[in-house]
Amino acid sequence: MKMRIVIKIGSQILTRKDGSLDITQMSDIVDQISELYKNNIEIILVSSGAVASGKTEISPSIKLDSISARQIYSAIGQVKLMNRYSDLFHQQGITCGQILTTKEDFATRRHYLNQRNCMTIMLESGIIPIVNENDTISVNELMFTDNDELSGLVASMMDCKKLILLSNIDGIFTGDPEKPESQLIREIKTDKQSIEKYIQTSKSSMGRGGMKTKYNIARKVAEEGIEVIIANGRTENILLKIVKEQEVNATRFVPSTKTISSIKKWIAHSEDFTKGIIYINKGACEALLGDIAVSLLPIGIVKVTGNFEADDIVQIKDENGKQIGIGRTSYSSTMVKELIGKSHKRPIIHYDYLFLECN
Ligand SMILES: Nc1ncnc2c1ncn2[C@@H]1O[C@H](COP(=O)(O)OP(=O)(O)O)[C@@H](O)[C@H]1O
Ligand SMILES: N[C@@H](CCC(=O)OP(=O)(O)O)C(=O)O
Repeated sequence: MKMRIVIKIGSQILTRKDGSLDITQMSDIVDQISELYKNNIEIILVSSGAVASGKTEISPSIKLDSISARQIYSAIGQVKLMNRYSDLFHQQGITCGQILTTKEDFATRRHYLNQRNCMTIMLESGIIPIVNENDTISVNELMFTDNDELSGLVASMMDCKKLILLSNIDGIFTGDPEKPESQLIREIKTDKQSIEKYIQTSKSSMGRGGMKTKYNIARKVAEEGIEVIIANGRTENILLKIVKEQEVNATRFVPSTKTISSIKKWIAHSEDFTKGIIYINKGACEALLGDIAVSLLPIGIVKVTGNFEADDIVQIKDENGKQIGIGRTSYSSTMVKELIGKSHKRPIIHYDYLFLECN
């Protein structure tokens, strides 16, 4: 089986200081990806840069609010970005194709599988999918935090081996990267270390989510068994060095060795689409978080909030409000309320559709 990886490139790497596309840099990244492709590695590219490159193209005659500006810049910039990718890959004899997506397309299982099918068929046909958020229609609460979040969802959905996040910095530092005493953290074991305290709210001039989203998504994806590497896109031959496992300045998240089914992966990333909350008692928490795989039964439920239907995604919390997991419910909220505390009933959430925080 071919190795499959997702490479995410931030706006900062693709654009110059004035916001125009940095063609030399793009060409260098495309050359590296082409070499990996010719070595039988399947690549999905998640590329930012649409808004930044659209900004340099026009100066609107009317004053635009920030949403309209993002919509119009991305509409123009995405074309420029894809034209450039298409030309550069064409010079290498490789075809690439565009996939524009929104957060909502990850909300229903049907859309999720449609996207997965599209990317699978492109890879099987030797086409490199280039993914970006559809910034023209995704606004406010419907937006991804940034393309780091999107790339994590894609890596998880496509069962990738690695996720490489290329930014303008070598990785995560033990403090403000500008300060000389801050050191690069080379390896993070997500089950043993929390390094949240080191992350500043600062981000690069064109970046959207900053290091915080990179860290959050990298952690989650590594816990699903995918290796994540945060590295500097301007380091010479960075992609080739990472894939050949050569020594580079980067932060590597050690992947968990546990395996998680495809449906559980989807549920794990569905937190923003939950329709209600099921509160459970202490005994049920202990049973769910114990060593044996168990489903959530009505007897352990103490309270239900929200209105949901069968098959909707819901949060599971303990009586103090601490989140225990996420799952796909087999019953509507009305039915669950009727079943609260009852014994000898069928599971409300079957184990196969239950993602627990410790999974
Ligand atoms: N502890 C940290 N280590 C490294 N970078 C950090 C840290 N805390 C905050 N940052 C900031 O995160 C930025 C990278 O995130 P971002 O601007 O979103 O990049 P991109 O556009 O590549 O997605 C860095 O340029 C840096 O300013
Ligand atoms: N979808 C946006 C990218 C937003 C984003 O996440 O940017 P970045 O933090 O630079 O990866 C665009 O193409 O401009």
